[in-house]
Amino acid sequence: MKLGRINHVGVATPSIDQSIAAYRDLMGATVIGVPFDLPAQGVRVCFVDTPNTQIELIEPLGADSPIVKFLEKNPQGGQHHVCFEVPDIDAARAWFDDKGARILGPTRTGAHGTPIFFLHPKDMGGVLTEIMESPGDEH
Ligand SMILES: CC[C@@H](C(=O)O)C(=O)SCCNC(=O)CCNC(=O)[C@H](O)C(C)(C)COP(=O)(O)OP(=O)(O)OC[C@H]1O[C@@H](n2cnc3c(N)ncnc32)[C@H](O)[C@@H]1OP(=O)(O)O
Ligand SMILES: [Co+2]
Repeated sequence: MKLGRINHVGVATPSIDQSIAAYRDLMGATVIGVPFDLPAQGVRVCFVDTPNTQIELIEPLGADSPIVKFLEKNPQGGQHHVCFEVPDIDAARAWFDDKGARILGPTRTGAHGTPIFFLHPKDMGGVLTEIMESPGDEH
């Protein structure tokens, strides 16, 4: 498997609007997307661009959201996951499977429109890790 660049850092928040204000007014971010709902993933999302990566703000969408428990433990929100790009999602999945890493659920379509899956934080030193096929044809 070829590990690629960090695509984004996922940050869970109880209020995407408040987080947008903080990234804009405190951090000086100038390129901030428009929030949108991703019902299939149970989150509302907004991307904040930085020169070398993105912050992915995620707010729970519904009681079944996968970030509800995280926010119960971290009511202010916090760093939730790190996402690495790979050239070929199926090859990456086979690689992690072969290594015995716990893959959380099926491969699905992520916020960038490419396939993603997650690795259990307990198999990655406590970091919930998202693996995402690179946008564009980089196979
Ligand atoms: C925007 C769409 C998409 C994209 O395109 O980028 C996304 O990023 S969606 C992001 C949200 N989706 C997900 O997180 C899906 C994968 N997550 C899961 O399957 C679960 O959330 C989980 C990671 C298995 C956690 O399960 P959960 O039921 O929520 O909590 P538990 O209390 O059972 O957690 C077990 C264990 O793991 C620790 N934990 C939980 N979340 C994290 C985290 N984000 N980072 C590090 N550690 C985490 C939790 O503390 C528990 O540990 P112990 O207390 O020691 O047992
Ligand atoms: Co993500």
